[in-house]
Amino acid sequence: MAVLVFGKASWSSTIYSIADTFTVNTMEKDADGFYAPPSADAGPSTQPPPEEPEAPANPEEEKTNVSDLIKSTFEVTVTLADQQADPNSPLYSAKTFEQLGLHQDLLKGLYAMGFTKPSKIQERALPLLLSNPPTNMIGQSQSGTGKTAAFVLTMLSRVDFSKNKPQALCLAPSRELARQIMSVVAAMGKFTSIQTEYAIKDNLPRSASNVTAHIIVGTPGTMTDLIRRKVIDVSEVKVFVLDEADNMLDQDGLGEQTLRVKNMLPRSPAPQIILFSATFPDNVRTFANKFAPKANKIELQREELSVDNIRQLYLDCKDEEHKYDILVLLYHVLTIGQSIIFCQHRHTADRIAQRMTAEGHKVASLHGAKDAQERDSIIDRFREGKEKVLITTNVIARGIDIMQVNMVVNYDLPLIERERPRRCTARCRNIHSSYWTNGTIWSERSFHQLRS
Ligand SMILES: Nc1ncnc2c1ncn2[C@@H]1O[C@H](COP(=O)(O)OP(=O)(O)OP(=O)(O)O)[C@@H](O)[C@H]1O
Repeated sequence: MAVLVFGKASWSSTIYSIADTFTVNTMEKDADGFYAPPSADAGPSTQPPPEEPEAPANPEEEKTNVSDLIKSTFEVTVTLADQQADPNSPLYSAKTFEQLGLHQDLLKGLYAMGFTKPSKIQERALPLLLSNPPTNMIGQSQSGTGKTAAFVLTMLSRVDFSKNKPQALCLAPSRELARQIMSVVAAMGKFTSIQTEYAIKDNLPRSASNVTAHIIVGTPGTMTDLIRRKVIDVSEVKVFVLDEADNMLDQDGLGEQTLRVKNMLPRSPAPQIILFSATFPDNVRTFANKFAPKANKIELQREELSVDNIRQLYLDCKDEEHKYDILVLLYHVLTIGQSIIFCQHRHTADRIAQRMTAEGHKVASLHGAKDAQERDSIIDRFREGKEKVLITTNVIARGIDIMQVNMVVNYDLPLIERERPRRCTARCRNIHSSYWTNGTIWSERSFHQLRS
């Protein structure tokens, strides 16, 4: 078994000294900007855990000094579905929010959020997203580059505030991400009369009959249910957004439910479909092209992880018990602000939480078997810093953005390789202190996965 730790140089010596106690293997950077083990032989595989894993979730990064926005040096590639390919057209790119012709109230919201100019992806995406007639969009750029802000601004811009009917729907893979997106809608729309509603489990009473909110953010199962029961009238829906779109369209995951929602939306005029994700694997890309036909395609080239700040290490573990001991040892020897420990299975998350709590650590576990209110309260308490350690499964592996997290431990490696770096980087991008740690703990089976 192996334990992998990522850490900022300032404390990496600490990790190395922990490592001296066990067996530490430093790693070299691989083609994707991650550290990979130096030697080819990693030993025999261990058996995968026996129970079903939680839903899969997903990588990347670098950060600016002021905002959490990831600084991009690469160019944006745009494949245009129409005549907007002309660089002389005002639709080509927008260097300022004013150039986009946004309503004053939205500009006020943006400024209040501290946004002074569009990010790289926003520069090219927003003119296309806001142009008329509306055109579908398939956008890909790494985590933290401003995709959420781009689609939220589009939803807000397209709402007719004189109509109290749903006009924009947004789907996300988890209630936690839906709530996070809604917080952006609320902040950006603060100076407008926007009304919003969630389509997440247990949010609306069963007796609710007619949602009049303009923007509805939710998860696909609940959204389907509410539309079917006509609680949500979709006749005026003009924008349909999928965040973490690869996850939302994956046929082995949420794809079927997402398609159900789309099939209930008006055919004519069809809503503008906006798909954003940090990754689009080939199998999903084909479906995405069908799902959002004739879309403008926009891609911010993938950059390497900000390896200057991240040291990745792993520690060999003899067995599960040893792995747990090392985990606990990390908390004894490191000063950690907040951290997230990712496990593949709910029972592992609960078991570690129980053990760590019994040993005096302040931890909480969050996974899909908890009820809705409990999940909300756990993530809220963690965001507020009331809990220091969140032990979780893939339910929050995507898109969740928590400022104070400075260590991510992958206790088990995600089954889907592309998910691993997302876990490590998306969550840690907001660290403003000089102390930045990511940690991963996994088995030798995972070690082989990491190297491949
Ligand atoms: N134009 C901007 N100026 C300053 N900050 C921005 C701008 N756009 C977005 N941000 C901030 O940058 C951070 C990342 O933005 P956002 O969450 O939209 O990225 P993302 O690409 O959607 O990430 P993920 O893929 O993880 O969801 C957020 O804290 C957001 O408030």
